[in-house]
This record gives sequence, structure tokens and C-alpha cells, in this order.
Amino acid sequence: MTLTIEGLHAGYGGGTVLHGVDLTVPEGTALAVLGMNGAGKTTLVHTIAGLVKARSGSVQLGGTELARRPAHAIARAGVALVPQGRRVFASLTVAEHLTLSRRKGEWTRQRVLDLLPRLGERLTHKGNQLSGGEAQMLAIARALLTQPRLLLLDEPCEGLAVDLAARVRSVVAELTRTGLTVLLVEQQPEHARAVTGHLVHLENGTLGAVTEGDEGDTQGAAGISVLR
Ligand SMILES: Nc1ncnc2c1ncn2[C@@H]1O[C@H](COP(=O)(O)OP(=O)(O)OP(=O)(O)O)[C@@H](O)[C@H]1O
Repeated sequence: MTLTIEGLHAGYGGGTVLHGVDLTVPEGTALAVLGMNGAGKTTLVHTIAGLVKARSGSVQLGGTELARRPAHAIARAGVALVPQGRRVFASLTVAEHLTLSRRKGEWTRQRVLDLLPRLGERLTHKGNQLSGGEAQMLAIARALLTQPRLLLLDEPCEGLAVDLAARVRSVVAELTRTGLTVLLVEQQPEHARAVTGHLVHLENGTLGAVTEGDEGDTQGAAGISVLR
């Protein structure tokens, strides 16, 4: 489904972090949001997911307004967040995580394990026994099992060894080819380009123009726009 954001303002207490974000990401496209530490990238994905309340503006997924709806309603509408730092439960096994997240739909447990075979070998391991890369794969698996139409990924490769980070990026690139709409937060442009050619910078609470890289998905820039 297409994500359309218009005039989005959000912040914490007396401070405003997002000062009117405008963005369209067409269905089946991945867009990477880049920006310095503290630029507001996490605030943007948290506001889309309803964890931070939008002060004004609109967030629509497939034409349905999500802004200011509760987080559980936004999740049910098809938005899944893979949070920064992964957040898996230390005392639950991989299999239990998968069972907890599962909703009926095209992403079955088997399809998820086919995409992330390493998890299949770790089904009885607990969250605190997983490597960083395995925990990240599990966080992605949990998100997919909720049958998302929009996947939000907040710095999924942060803190991972080089080879694992590359594996995570190739999984995300693969997901965009399934028709999922993806918004990826990244610090490093070269990492973002391994997933998608479409990059945008968040600066001073607003987004710049979308720039085109030469890697990642091959669907072209058609339709991605940052309204001003
Ligand atoms: N819960 C909060 N309460 C108050 N201020 C916050 C909160 N979370 C973030 N901020 C502030 O909002 C601003 C944007 O933070 P945010 O985490 O969205 O940035 P970011 O671009 O994701 O940074 P990073 O790359 O370090 O994760 C920062 O100034 C930060 O200090």
C-alpha cells in the first residue's frame, strides 16, 4: 500500500522534532531516510507507528488515515515496526516469539523461516542466547508475521558485524521485491544504497528531495515524491 505523509508535526513535551514532513512512498517501494544523530529519524517512524502522537498532519496508508490513532489500531491497519535495538524477549524462545506474533495471512511461519533459515536452526534458543544478527532476523520475522503492508525498519544493521549487516540488508532488499512498502532508517548512505536506490535526508525536522542511488531495487523512482 502507498504511504502518504502530509504536514506531519510531532515532538516531545515542549519541543517539536518533526516540522512538517511531507512524503509519498508508493506501494512496493523502499525509501531510506538518512540523517545525523538526533535528526528525528526514530521520531518519524515512531509517529507513523503511533508510538509518538502526531501533533498535526496526516499519515495515510492505502488511503486510510492513521495519524493520532492508537498504536494497536495502526498495527492492525498493516504497519509493522522493527525497532532500533531489536527488542526481543530474553526469556522466550525463537519459536515462542514466532507464535506470539502470528496473525493469519500470506506470511506463514514456514515462509518466514524460508526467508530467514538461520532462525529455523535456533527455534529452541531463548532471546538472550541469540547473536545480534539472529536477534535482528527474529525482529524482522516477528514484524512479517503480523502481515504488514508497510514495514518500518529503524537502523536494522546498527551494531552488527559486517557480514551479518550485509545479510540483513539483502533480506530487506528481498522484501521490497515481494511488493511490501518499506521505510528504512539508516545512518550510512552506502548501507542504505545496498537496499534501495531511493534516499532522502531528514534535517531540521523536514525532508529534503529524494535522491537516486544506483543500487538496490530496480523499480525506478516513479511516484516517490517529497512534497514541499
Ligand atoms: N522520549 C523522548 N523525550 C524527549 N525527547 C526525545 C525523546 N526521544 C527523542 N527525543 C529527542 O528528539 C530528537 C530526535 O531524536 P530521534 O531519536 O528521533 O533522532 P534520530 O535521528 O533517530 O537519532 P539516532 O540516529 O541517534 O537514533 C533528539 O533531540 C532527541 O533528544
